[in-house]
Amino acid sequence: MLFAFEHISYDLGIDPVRHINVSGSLHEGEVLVVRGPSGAGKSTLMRILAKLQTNKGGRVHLRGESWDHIPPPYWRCQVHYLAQKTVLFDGTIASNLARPFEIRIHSDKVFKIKLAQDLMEQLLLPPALWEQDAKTLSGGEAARVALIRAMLIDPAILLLDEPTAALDDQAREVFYSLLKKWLKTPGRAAMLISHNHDYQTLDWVSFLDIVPS
Ligand SMILES: Nc1ncnc2c1ncn2[C@@H]1O[C@H](COP(=O)(O)OP(=O)(O)OP(=O)(O)O)[C@@H](O)[C@H]1O
Repeated sequence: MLFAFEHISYDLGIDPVRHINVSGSLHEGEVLVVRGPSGAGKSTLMRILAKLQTNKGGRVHLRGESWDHIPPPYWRCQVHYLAQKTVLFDGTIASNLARPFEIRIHSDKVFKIKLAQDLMEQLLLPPALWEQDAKTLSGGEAARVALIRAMLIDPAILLLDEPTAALDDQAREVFYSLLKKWLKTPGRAAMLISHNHDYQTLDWVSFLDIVPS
């Protein structure tokens, strides 16, 4: 088992409070689709699993190692949350993609320009975007740049929160084909939230339904 979470518990809302207690696991190459109605707590679960938000209880293991022993910034290098709302920094696309490698926790990694440009091509982003200001990107372009930035960091687990919401049909198709390819490298898996149910082309999908108690 690559990634496992047991009895992750958290509360949603104020009155009434909804309690969530959820468990799941991921093998290498698997995509766990998190389902539930709007407001069910799907994004909250992903943010908890990425150590971006606290929870009331539960255990998480990556390759058998408990998250208790790993400081959040290091954990997030391995378990990376790609937010529903794309966040890019001021500056060009190139500088956005290079930025994570300027911080200390990624000092053991190298920014691979050729790989970044290959990924842009695979996601149908024109080479001219490289020097374009991130502020000027469309929603769909920005979402694809954020995915490339996440892939360059090379996490074990990608937590994808509605990654195709801003993409047209063709961009969705290339997104899933890139994700499929990414999952073929050993030691990788993903969780996915998608209201479009557009993940049929993936090889190995299982489901996790969030049900409040
Ligand atoms: N920071 C916050 N403060 C207060 N309430 C919050 C906060 N974050 C989330 N919530 C609430 O928690 C609930 C779950 O939110 P969450 O974003 O996890 O749902 P979701 O299942 O991902 O929904 P959607 O499918 O609409 O994106 C919602 O009712 C939301 O309003």
